[in-house]
Amino acid sequence: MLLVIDVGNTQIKAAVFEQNTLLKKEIIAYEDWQISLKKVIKKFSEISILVVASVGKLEKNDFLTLDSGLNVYFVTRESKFPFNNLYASPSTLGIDRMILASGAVLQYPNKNRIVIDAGTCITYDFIDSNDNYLGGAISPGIRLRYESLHNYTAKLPLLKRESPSEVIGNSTLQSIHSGVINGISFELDGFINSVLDKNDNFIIILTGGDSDFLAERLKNTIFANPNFLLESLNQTFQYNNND
Ligand SMILES: Nc1ncnc2c1ncn2[C@@H]1O[C@H](COP(=O)(O)OP(=O)(O)O)[C@@H](O)[C@H]1O
Ligand SMILES: CC(C)(COP(=O)(O)O)[C@@H](O)C(=O)NCCC(=O)O
Ligand SMILES: [K+]
Repeated sequence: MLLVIDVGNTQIKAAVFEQNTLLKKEIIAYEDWQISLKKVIKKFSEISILVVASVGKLEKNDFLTLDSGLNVYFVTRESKFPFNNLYASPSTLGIDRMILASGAVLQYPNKNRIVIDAGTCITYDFIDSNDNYLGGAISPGIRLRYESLHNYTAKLPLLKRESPSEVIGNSTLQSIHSGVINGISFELDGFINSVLDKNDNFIIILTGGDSDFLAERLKNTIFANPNFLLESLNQTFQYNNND
């Protein structure tokens, strides 16, 4: 049994896996990450290893000093990945994006894949049917957009994500919701369509903290799976250790 941990820029996601079955998922705030993880470890006494990937504020050492008595497998760029990395700056590619690409290749063989992770940032990753990782795009996520509008203006309030009633917002609040949410929906459809125009045999996977919220708003057919990064982390670990 594994405890798989994804350290993002907003929050930490953890899942207990028995082989490929996800038994329990927790979304954990940075403030109480140690207490929360220790609780999960205590509850699932068969956990034998922590599998961790981080683009956020925690490093391998933080998990070694967690004092859980468990081994820590920290996924890095030196781990083995099932794709050819054609990114021009591979040493700066986010480990979360590499793990998503890995999961897409292992779960969906012989397809062109787009993985979209709507978290703090929205990342787009493209892996072709020959398993070449080509790159993609990075843009601000939902919360980041609401916060930037508030933080960099004098008059705009900080709002929580909400579906806009119309494209044409008839008030300040509706204009902000339309700008953020319709803006992201158009961006997603635009990005997907521009790649679909040039390739066929496609799978599109949408994940991240905002994936369920966004999935209903898209015109394209996609697989929304909020657990895709955790599942991919589990698979990347198996891929590195099963032969
Ligand atoms: N309780 C919450 N706290 C913070 N963000 C949340 C919460 N619930 C949903 N979200 C949304 O999830 C996004 C963060 O998603 P997540 O995939 O966890 O990010 P990251 O992996 O970058 O930490 C935010 O943009 C926000 O809109
Ligand atoms: C783009 C990211 C900040 C996304 O982080 P997240 O939204 O998942 O917290 C992360 O993948 C990262 O730090 N990437 C490095 C730059 C790159 O991938 O090219
Ligand atoms: K992301």
